[in-house]
Amino acid sequence: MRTRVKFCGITRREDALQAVRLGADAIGLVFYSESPRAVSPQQAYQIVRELPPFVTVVGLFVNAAPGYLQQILERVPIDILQFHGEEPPEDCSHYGRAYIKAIRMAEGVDLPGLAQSYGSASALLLDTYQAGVPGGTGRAFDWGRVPKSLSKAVILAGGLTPENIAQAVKQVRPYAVDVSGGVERVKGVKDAAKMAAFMRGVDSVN
Ligand SMILES: O=C(O)c1ccccc1N[C@@H]1O[C@H](COP(=O)(O)O)[C@@H](O)[C@H]1O
Repeated sequence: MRTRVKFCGITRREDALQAVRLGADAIGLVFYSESPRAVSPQQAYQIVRELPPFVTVVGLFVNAAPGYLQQILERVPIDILQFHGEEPPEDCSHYGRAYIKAIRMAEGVDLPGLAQSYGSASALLLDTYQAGVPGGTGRAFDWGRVPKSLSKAVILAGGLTPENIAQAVKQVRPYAVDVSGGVERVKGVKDAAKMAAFMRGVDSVN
């Protein structure tokens, strides 16, 4: 099966359109005010309005208040929620939407147990652990720690770049990969050449 690609941290409509032209499966919008990639609901709407079909729009949240998250859902056409904080399973499924749960790969993390606990998740997104940082670290973790089989689809994230993506896909064989910092020119602004090189890296393994 082909490895799906999500470009996350999109803050400009032209970057979303470039992702689509390159054949990305999903784009991610960050609704977390402390991120340099955060977008407002208005900005998010402008980015995704009239995107062609069959491109999944993912909304990323970190311990968001339910009222705030609900407001976003009313204003922005989001297909899947991505929870990057300490949200328990019942909070993730509260919205009646498909969701991805991000797991930070701290020492001793119990992936089979988490796959059970987050049984209602569409996938687990595995990201690098860095104390005090919920995600978007730009750092990779040891891919050898990803189990060969898990009861949930795996989305590999954390420090992926055009340079390491082929090796990552070869080694982990994830359902999908998710990249933000590795394809940026500056924080929040994607680099079209890096995005294209990233896609080529994935395709070289598929
Ligand atoms: O991108 C952010 O600023 C961010 C903030 C808070 C939580 C998650 C965030 N990003 C997500 O982290 C992973 C890995 O990002 P990177 O490729 O290492 O930069 C990815 O899912 C981002 O969308």
